Amino acid sequence: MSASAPLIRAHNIGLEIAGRQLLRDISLELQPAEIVTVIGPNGAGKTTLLRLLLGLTKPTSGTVERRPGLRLGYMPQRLQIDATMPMTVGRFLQLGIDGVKVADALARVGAAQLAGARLADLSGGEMQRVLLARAAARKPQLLVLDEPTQGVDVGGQSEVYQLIAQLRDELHCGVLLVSHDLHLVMAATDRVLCVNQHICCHGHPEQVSKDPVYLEMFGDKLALYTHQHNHHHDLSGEVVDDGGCNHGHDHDHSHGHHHTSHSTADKLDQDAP
Ligand SMILES: Nc1ncnc2c1ncn2[C@@H]1O[C@H](COP(=O)(O)OP(=O)(O)OP(=O)(O)O)[C@@H](O)[C@H]1O
Repeated sequence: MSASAPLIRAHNIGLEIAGRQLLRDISLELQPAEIVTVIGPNGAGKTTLLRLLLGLTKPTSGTVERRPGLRLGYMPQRLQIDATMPMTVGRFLQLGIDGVKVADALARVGAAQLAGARLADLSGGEMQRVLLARAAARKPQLLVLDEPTQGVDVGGQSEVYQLIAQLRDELHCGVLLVSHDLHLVMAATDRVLCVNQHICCHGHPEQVSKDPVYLEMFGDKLALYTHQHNHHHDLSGEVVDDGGCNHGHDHDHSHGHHHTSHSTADKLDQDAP
C-alpha cells in the first residue's frame, strides 16, 4: 500500500459468537488524516467493530487489511485505576513506550502541569487528557479512541474534541472514534458511520444527520440535547398542555420510536463507505 492508500480496509466483515451475529457485512476504509466517528445505540457493536479493525478480535467472515507496520495509538473505553496506586502521570506515560518526552507529551494536550500528579488523584477530564497524551505519544498514524469524553463534564467535552482535531492536524494521523456526544461530534468529524450490527447509514455529518435512519435512531436523543419540552404542539404549532409531564421530546415527529426499526434500516441500507 502506498502512503496515500487507506490505513485500514475492511471488506464485508462480520462476527458471530455462540450463534449470535454481533456484526455483519461491514465494509469501510479509513484514510490518512481523516476523522471518522462511529455512533450507534448501546450494544450496537461499536467497540466490537474497533476491536475487529485493530486486529484484537478476528472476524468470522470477511477480511481486514491494515497498512503494513501501521502505528496505532489506542485509548480504551475505561481504565480502572486503583486509588491506592502511587504511580505518577509522568511514569504512566513512559510505561512501555520508549523515549517518551513526558513534558512534550503533556504539553500537546494542554496538561503540562500534571507530570508529577498521582494518576489516582486526576479528575475525569484530566484523566482523559492523560490517556490522549499516551495514545498520541507513539506518534501514531491512526489514533483510536473509544468514547474519549467519558467522565468529562459537558463544558469540557467540546475541548476534548477540539484537542482531537488539533492532534490530527499536528500528527497528520487518522482518527477513529466511538462517541455518544452526537451534538458535539457532528461538528468535529469528517465522516460518520452509524452502526447497529451493520452500517445503517454513513457519510459527511450534515448528510447523516438528515438521513431518516439516523433520525429514527437518534431523533429523541438529539431533541434532548437541543431543548427540553414539557409540552406538546398540535398540528398548527399551538402548545397543548400535557399535564406537566417532562418528556424532553422534540416535536411530534420524534415520538414513538426509541429504537431502530430494522425493517426501515434495512430498506434504507446503503452501500458501504
Ligand atoms: N466476546 C464476546 N462474546 C459474546 N458477546 C459479546 C462479546 N463482545 C461483545 N459482545 C456482545 O456484543 C454486543 C455489542 O457489544 P459492544 O461492546 O461492541 O457494543 P457497543 O456498541 O460498544 O455498546 P456501548 O455503547 O454500550 O459501549 C453486546 O451485546 C455484547 O454483549
